[in-house]
Amino acid sequence: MRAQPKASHFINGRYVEDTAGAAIDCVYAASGEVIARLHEATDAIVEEALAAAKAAQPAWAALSGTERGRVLRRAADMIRAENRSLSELETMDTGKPLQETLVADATSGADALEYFGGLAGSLTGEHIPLPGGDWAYTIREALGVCVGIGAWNYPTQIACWKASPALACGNSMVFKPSETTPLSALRIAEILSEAGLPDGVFNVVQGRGAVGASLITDARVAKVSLTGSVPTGRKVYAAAAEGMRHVTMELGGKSPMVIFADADLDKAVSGAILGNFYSSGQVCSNGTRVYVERSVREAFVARLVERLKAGVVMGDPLDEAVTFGPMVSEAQMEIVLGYISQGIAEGAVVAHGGKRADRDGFFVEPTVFTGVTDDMTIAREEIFGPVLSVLDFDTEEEAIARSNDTVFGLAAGVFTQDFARAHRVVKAFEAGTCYINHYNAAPVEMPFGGSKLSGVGRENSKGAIENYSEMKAVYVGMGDVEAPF
Ligand SMILES: NC(=O)c1ccc[n+]([C@@H]2O[C@H](COP(=O)([O-])OP(=O)(O)OC[C@H]3O[C@@H](n4cnc5c(N)ncnc54)[C@H](O)[C@@H]3O)[C@@H](O)[C@H]2O)c1
Ligand SMILES: O=CCc1c[nH]cn1
Repeated sequence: MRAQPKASHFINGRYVEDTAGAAIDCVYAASGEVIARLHEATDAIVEEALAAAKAAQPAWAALSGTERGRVLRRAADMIRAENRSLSELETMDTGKPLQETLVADATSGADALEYFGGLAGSLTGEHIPLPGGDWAYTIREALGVCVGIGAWNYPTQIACWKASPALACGNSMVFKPSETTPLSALRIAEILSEAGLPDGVFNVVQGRGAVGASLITDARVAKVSLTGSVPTGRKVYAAAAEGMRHVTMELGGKSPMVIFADADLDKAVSGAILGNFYSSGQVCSNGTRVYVERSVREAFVARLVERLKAGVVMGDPLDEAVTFGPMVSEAQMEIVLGYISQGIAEGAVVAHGGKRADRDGFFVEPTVFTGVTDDMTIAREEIFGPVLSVLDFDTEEEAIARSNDTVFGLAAGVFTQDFARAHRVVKAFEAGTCYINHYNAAPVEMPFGGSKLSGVGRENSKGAIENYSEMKAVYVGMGDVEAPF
């Protein structure tokens, strides 16, 4: 199988190569086969991308919002028309089942382009009346050159979630995908270009952390948006702060899901599956600490295990009958297996799965632990794999306090038929993205992001516009100018 792109980088409206950059092998996670070889951006490539973005941005910002939005909406239509081939590419890039990528990746990217394309024409400042006939107005201005840096779990979605609000506001972008999944962002750049995006407005460069670091500190860069882990977020935020750059940080989590005894148990099991095993558990907002009210814990675990036994079909993720794919890489598989061993060593009980699957590729069985306590490593650290921990609780106050006892604050969910309780519980959650009787949906209309160590700023929704533009305020004096002397 081959998925070799035309070249490693996309700059100024065309593919660009520089083989002097270190090799990046793209590995199909279901087989271990190398399907493409790309090269890290050299200093010359980074310079070319930043220069292109800097040169292209003023003319792009000078278009009307309606004109910018038209390009984004055309790109959204093209992505939808090409959904199957983009989904196959995403599956090859990540190992996620085609059944999943067909509905959740390119389509989510298209949603973002369509939504922010639609908003672009409505972005304005405001008129502010002041005493004595004076007045003020505000001008919403683009920030300039933005840098986007992506994680490997949703490469297409991440590229589009960052590009769409940035470009709608009149910014340009240099995007660096994760070195583990370098392929899909290139095709998104090409589609944007074919949709009429002026050359240089959206550029893609490949590379590992050092390339990302070199982008952030460049004087031409006004904003950095990272999707990644908390340790990387700390470094990127600190580097951006040196130049007082704007940031959006979409980082990791260890989110709770609270299931009360009165919940519809089948819905709660579905929520737990969506919140732990979709994308083989490689979703930032996963609700991996599943607090179940003691009286229904056994019934919940029994139904969950039954659903996993009946529904998990492992195999080649390009086969649409497959529902469960491999970890993105051998390294990630080893990290997840390490956490499973640690869970067992610390006394948790494997109710389902618990080991590497007996097949080629980087597959880990969907794993359910019971008997988990809050102090265990598997209940405290982000695993980023298909490992669900069941914890018992007795009271609402206890469930809330234990849910919040974490440094993370990305997401949280509650399952109950008592809506007064549901709203009370989400009000008390220390998390940026909350769910009632659902889990992990991420529609573009809803803000997405974390509090505490899980991040800064929000993606999606009208709110993202605030993260990609700034207000210039203008005071207009209409009468005498009174001065003290
Ligand atoms: N909150 C969200 O929306 C969200 C979404 C997806 C993934 N994530 C998080 O991402 C993590 C998994 O992804 P990952 O392993 O790719 O994360 P990572 O932090 O290892 O890497 C993320 C990106 O940062 C780059 N990078 C690494 N060091 C850098 C540096 N010093 N300067 C600039 N860039 C640097 C990497 O090359 C990569 O492109 C998990 O923690 C997950 O929760 C968060
Ligand atoms: O990985 C995090 C982003 C996300 C959550 N649900 C869908 N995408």
